[in-house]
Amino acid sequence: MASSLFFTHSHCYSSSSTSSFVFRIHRQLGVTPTSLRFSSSYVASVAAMAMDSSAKVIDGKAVAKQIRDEITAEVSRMREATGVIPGLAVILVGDRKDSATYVRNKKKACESVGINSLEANLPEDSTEEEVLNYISGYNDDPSVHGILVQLPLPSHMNEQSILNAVRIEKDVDGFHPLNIGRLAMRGRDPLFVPCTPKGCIELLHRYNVSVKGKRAVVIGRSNIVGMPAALLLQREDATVSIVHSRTSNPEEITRQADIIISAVGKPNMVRGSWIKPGAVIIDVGINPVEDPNSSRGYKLVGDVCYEEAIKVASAVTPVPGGVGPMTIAMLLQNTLISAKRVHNFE
Ligand SMILES: Nc1nc(=O)c2c([nH]1)NC[C@@H]1CN(c3ccc(C(=O)N[C@@H](CCC(=O)O)C(=O)O)cc3)C=[N+]21
Repeated sequence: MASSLFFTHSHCYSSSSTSSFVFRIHRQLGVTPTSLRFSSSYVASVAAMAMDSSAKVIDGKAVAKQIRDEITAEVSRMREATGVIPGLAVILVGDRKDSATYVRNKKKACESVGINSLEANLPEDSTEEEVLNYISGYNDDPSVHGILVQLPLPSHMNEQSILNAVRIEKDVDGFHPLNIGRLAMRGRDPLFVPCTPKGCIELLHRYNVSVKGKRAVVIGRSNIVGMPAALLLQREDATVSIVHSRTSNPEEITRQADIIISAVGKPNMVRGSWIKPGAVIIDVGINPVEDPNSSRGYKLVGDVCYEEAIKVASAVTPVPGGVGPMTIAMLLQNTLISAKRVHNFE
């Protein structure tokens, strides 16, 4: 296998991987690229076509939509039977632009499935005590079934004491140490599984990727993605290695994996040469990189060099449109699970 080929012909650092992927598909379909318009829905529909013909693109956006539809039906079934509407409270501290966007998207997603959303916007210079007050208010509010404290918090706050304050029965992020601890223990079950890792596994399931007995490599060991993703894969009977910033020869270890979950936050770090032919790749990274051709001045890329990966792997999640939408779908699912559990509704 001529791995050097992938370096020589890499476009990872120059052009939009999604657009040139679209060009490639259009060549296969015999359509002239000059007629293309790159609206996001357009790219998504072409990606869906590619899924049928080559089974290479794992379409997280489409799967998330399907899951939202399932949740919508369940929410209305529950409301009709019990009168209860699931509720999610989101606490946002400070005015980071990216956080504000994520919170807005979560709110929209709630509306789209009929979940009530409450929002607390606190100023950047709030005290930890003020945040804790909001948490205890939501802890005691029976109309709230899930509480999410948007991360990262301002640096003067102690993330640990704030996350510990969320009642585990409402910890829809799954970040409470008791939930993580139970996730790590055989024979125990957490009340909630963290949304992003749960979304990764859900994608594997919905694309019929078998995990049992497979070699999986998780790149990154964060509390919110890498570590719980590794625990989940292990619960699914994979043999798991975690590659991190101090790993010597990460490339060699990653190349042994049948399944790769990358959650590092470094654009295009995982190159074609890191990937075993036929591997399945779940790319959690959402990294802004400069892009003069985009109206906002940047574009989003994953941790994985998509153009190289798509040639070697059997399936890859794109960025955007891969894990991101699944994270939000799993948050809605956790909120529904929580409401069903307190009200004993099956
Ligand atoms: N307590 C907490 N829980 C979280 O779950 C949490 C958090 N804090 N802090 C920030 C991260 C990030 N996150 C994302 C969710 C969806 C997309 C998403 O839908 N992305 C779209 C693209 C969005 C765009 O185009 O800007 C996609 O990948 O297709 C991205 C990122 C949740 N997070």
